[in-house]
Amino acid sequence: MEMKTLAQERSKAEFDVEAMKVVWAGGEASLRLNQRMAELVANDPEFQKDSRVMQTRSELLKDTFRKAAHAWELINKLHFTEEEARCLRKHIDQPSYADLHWGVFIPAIKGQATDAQQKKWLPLAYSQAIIGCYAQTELGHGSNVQRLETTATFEPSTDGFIVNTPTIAATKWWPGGLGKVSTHAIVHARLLTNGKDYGIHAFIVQIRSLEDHQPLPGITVADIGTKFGSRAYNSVDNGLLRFNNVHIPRENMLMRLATVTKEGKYVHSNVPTQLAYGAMVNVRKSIVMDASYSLARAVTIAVRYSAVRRQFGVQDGQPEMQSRLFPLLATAYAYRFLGQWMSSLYSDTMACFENNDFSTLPEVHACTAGLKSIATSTTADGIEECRKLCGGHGYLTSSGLPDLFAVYVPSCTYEGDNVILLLQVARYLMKTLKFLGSGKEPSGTAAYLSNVTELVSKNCEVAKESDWISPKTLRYAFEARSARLALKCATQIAAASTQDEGFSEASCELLGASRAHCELIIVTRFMGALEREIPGRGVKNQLQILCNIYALSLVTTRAGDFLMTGYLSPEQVELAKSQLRDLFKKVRHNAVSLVDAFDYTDFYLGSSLGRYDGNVYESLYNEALKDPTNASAVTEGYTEFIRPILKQQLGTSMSRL
Ligand SMILES: CCCCCCCCCCCCCCCC(=O)SCCNC(=O)CCNC(=O)[C@H](O)C(C)(C)COP(=O)(O)OP(=O)(O)OC[C@H]1O[C@@H](n2cnc3c(N)ncnc32)[C@H](O)[C@@H]1OP(=O)(O)O
Repeated sequence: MEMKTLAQERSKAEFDVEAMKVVWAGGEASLRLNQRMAELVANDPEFQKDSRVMQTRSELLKDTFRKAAHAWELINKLHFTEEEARCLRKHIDQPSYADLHWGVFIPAIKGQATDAQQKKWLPLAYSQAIIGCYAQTELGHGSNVQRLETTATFEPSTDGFIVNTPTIAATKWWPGGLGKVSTHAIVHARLLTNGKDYGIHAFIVQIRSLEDHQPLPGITVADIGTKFGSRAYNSVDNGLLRFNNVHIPRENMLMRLATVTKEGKYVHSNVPTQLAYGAMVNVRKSIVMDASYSLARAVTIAVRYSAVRRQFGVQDGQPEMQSRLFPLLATAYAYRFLGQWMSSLYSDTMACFENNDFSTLPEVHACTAGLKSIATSTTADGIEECRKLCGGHGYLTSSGLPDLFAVYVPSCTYEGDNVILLLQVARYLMKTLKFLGSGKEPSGTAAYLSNVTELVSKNCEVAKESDWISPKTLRYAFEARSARLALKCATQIAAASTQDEGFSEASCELLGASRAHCELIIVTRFMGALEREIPGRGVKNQLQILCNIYALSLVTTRAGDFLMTGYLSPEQVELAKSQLRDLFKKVRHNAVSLVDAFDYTDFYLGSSLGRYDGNVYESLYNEALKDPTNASAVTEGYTEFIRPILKQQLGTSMSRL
């Protein structure tokens, strides 16, 4: 029954699913690569995931190390490119130290080491003759990088630095890959030379022996313990690290931004100091690029299950698909296009850096910080919403949703707490407004602010429902909301006694303005992606529907912003709502095919509810029976703890109370 339902839903699709798969994957080659890796992982017994359910933390870690080693063997044997290797790791679907080695350690060396240093360290890192992590965060300071306490004091007599952990709060805490695996760490420490503190700089420190993996003298290193969820990020060895006056050679300071000479003189290079934060820009970019995958995974499960469940019986032959799903489906698509754009923005910026042009750094920082914040918060909430949309069954591990949530949710706090990051966007917006008219015109994603005078004075002209589905109308509405909120904050800050005080007092409003700015970017990137030719029957049309759903669901959920800034009237919000209802009707019978286009295999999804064939109930039933507690009909502990109660043989009985 259930299986027939999904097939029926698929037959209603008004677009070419295969062509949509290509769009989602970002091209034919990416699609094939994904499919190749998905198949390779699913067919390799070494990558099976079933046993994870009952593993202890130590077993899970060992299982992860085994998989990472097996993956590395394959990567070498099959001569995989970096892209192929990254895709393979994604499909293994078990976070590991390798993500940090390849995703953070190596990019940080590339971004912050001089050419000579890169020549030394990169071959070692690429061959995994050393394994590295990024040790920035401390027990007492994560968000405030400038307040980190670890010190690196230059010692001219040994031509090196003495790295030290002065307090308990200065213990490095959280770095993934540090606890059990890394041999080297990029350590962020205060550079002290000639009695002066030059602030936070990066150093490569060897922490474990390359012979027997023992911590080197003066190093204390360990895992920080079990984290949220039963598996999730517990497969990563997040660690703690302390230094007791550890000596490192002077050349181990990453010297692209600044050097210390043999004599202990501190010399700035010609690159901006903000580039010290470059590794974070890179990781945030990757996080934005990945958000759509996790949301799409949850949405696939919820849509397929909604299509097969028949709780209240069939109504008009329609599945019980709740409208709440459609904005989430649209958001997954929106984030995919956002990710594709983010990737090209980042590549363009890197190309500029190669030519010593750092002018785009502030914008790329604001974009990566703000979009990381919005995309991860929305995705984490979206996964939880999908769980609820699956009713009680979503709470079962076999639904795949609890684990997906547990592994995703730390992204709201790692790589920059989401609130702190939005405040960085706010700084950028306030600065942009401040310099308006000074000849420094805003560009890129902030270009609309040069039109602020009109945006704050001209109200929306929507008069009927269908007026809402014009890209121009939608774009202008989001620009007006963002510009009005930002200007209000700027006015509030200008009235305060000091700028810092004003900024702090307006923090709540600033968060709203930053959110509005980021959502404008997402809406316009989605629209921008649809300006080109998109091949495939009905594909563009479906994407246009999704784009309108994404934008209009934001107009209605953020109606407060639009109404309070005076841009929209309550009637116009009502028109948006009814237009949205029409769009939901259009997407409903395409929803199953739209999630099929994400092209997730059953192996990767790992969900009884999200199975491609819709055989949900049998799968849930079989998964329950596989649980080790069901190995025998009479449970362990019966004789000691249950039988004595039933037989009235326990020392205390109700009659004696
Ligand atoms: C298949 C698998 C693939 C996997 C592939 C990916 C890996 C997937 C695994 C991920 C796993 C997670 C990995 C987690 C790893 C951690 O969690 S690492 C630790 C993360 N920690 C953080 O993010 C710390 C957050 N804090 C900060 O970034 C800074 O402290 C703050 C909040 C920006 C404040 O900085 P500040 O210097 O004290 O103050 P502020 O005046 O705001 O900034 C100074 C200037 O720098 C600028 N600035 C600040 N930040 C930046 C920046 N990043 N860039 C450029 N400029 C910046 C500001 O705009 C400002 O500029 P001006 O206005 O002066 O021109």
